[in-house]
Amino acid sequence: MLLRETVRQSAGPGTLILLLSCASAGAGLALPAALGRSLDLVLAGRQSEAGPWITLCVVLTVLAVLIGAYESAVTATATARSAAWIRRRVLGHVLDAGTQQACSEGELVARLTGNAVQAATVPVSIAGTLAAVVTPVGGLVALALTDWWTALVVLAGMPLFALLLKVFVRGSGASSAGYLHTQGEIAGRLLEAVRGARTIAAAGHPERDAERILAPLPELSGQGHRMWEVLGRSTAQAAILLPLLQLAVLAVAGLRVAHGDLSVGGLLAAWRYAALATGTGALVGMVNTLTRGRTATARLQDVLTAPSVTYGSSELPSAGGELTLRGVVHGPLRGIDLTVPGGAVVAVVGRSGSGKSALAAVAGRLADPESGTVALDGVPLPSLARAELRRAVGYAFARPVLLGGTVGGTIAYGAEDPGEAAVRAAARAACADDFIRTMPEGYATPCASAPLSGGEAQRLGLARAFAHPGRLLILDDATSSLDSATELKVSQALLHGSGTHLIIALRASTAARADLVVWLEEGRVRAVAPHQRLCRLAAYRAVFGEADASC
Ligand SMILES: Nc1ncnc2c1ncn2[C@@H]1O[C@H](COP(=O)(O)OP(=O)(O)OP(=O)(O)O)[C@@H](O)[C@H]1O
Repeated sequence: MLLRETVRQSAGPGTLILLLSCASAGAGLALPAALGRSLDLVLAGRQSEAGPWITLCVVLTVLAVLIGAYESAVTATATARSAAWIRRRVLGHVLDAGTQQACSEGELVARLTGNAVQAATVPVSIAGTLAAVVTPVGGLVALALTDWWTALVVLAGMPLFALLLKVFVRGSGASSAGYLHTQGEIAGRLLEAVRGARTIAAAGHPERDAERILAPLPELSGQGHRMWEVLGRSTAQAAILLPLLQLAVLAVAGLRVAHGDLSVGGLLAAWRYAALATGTGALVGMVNTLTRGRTATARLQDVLTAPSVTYGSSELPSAGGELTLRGVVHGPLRGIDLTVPGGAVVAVVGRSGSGKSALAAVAGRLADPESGTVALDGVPLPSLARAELRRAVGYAFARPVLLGGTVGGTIAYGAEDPGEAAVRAAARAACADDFIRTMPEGYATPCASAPLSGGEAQRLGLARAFAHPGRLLILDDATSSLDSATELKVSQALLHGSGTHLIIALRASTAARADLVVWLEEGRVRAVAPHQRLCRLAAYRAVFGEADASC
């Protein structure tokens, strides 16, 4: 459980905060007694004896201020560290889970940013809540020691206060959960809109999209108002109940003074202790923070429910590249049996939606099939060690994401750094070297200042795959944005490369250059044969459309 882990990892600072809060509460509790004693001595004309007590009052006040300041610093540091720890923990899981996440990307961003900060307050607010109980309880005990009749008055009002607190916790929990949920929904819509900015601009109605993104805003506002209502109502109720209790204590203490059972200093102390015993504002504040922190933690816990990918420790035999799929069912794939011979260039073709990308994903373990097995050189992919798997299988995609900081870093991005010479050779093979060298800083150009065309980005993605040669290279529609001449050059470089190539092909020309073609239809393998042989079939030619003349 994330809640328990968070509290455990912050146990040190939490304990320190608890001790500091208790010390501060102790100083606050000692002050009324010292004040009462000073007053009694002054009223009795024993000024010299009153001196040390007055000094004690000053020391206690200064101590409480210093401890409070130190506690604030420790609290801020502990919360920041806790937030960093939570983010690392949840982000680690998100990256381990890969493509199967528990919520949308926008929700993930909202949870890892705002929710993580709120969840990070849990350890310090637990310490704070415990400490916030110390002052009222201590005040009550001190009140009983000063005059137990006055303590009885406070005790009589406590059940009502406990009821107020219970109602507050329930209301605050429900409204903050609703608030965070709606906030996540808006974040999701916003992220989607940022990604689709070009489509929105082309559609020409940004106002309508702004309205759509902000549509949950009234709901968010409603939840926010409900949160403030709950807090306001509880504060107002406490503001009526608690001063009434203090007044009642003062009245009883006054009667006790009149009967000679309590000194004037005792009355002053009883009044101050009644204020401390009923001073539960800090407690309500802490309970509020704790409730919101727990709600945020529950949302992060949800993220952790996405199953993370586990790896074995097996290694591959020394050579090969044979890929086998047996009875693979995954999304659109409905029982794929396929053997891709080691060293072969195999094109996967099929109509849109036939399951080509799904096949590419399970072939290199970007996803685990719902059933069936995928093995490389006879070793099931899940039993391979992570490093072994990623060394053996390379990928290039239709829309590569440029990670790695610079253009050169993007090509080098992978489990192992291939070195500068290999990066440049890979860029040449992917027909990327020429346009990279025209950039202001060449290979050192930051990706953020290198606006790339779709084809240029694809060539960087291909170069990245070439720079990390393994025994299986999977190209998922990775050349679709290249012009035919560039695609031909890249294909020739591919043919000269070693290992098995699984190429999702949309063009007949790509299929024609492959040793074998796997023809998918509605999630099943319809045929496995060389392109020229399949070209005799009208249904196969129809996959590429009449205009494609490579058949
Ligand atoms: N794991 C999955 N679970 C459920 N559905 C899936 C899964 N993976 C893909 N699909 C769905 O299966 C269909 C085919 O997906 P896929 O991307 O594999 O087709 P494709 O042949 O590559 O299509 P295209 O050529 O248009 O890219 C799509 O509707 C997709 O949403």
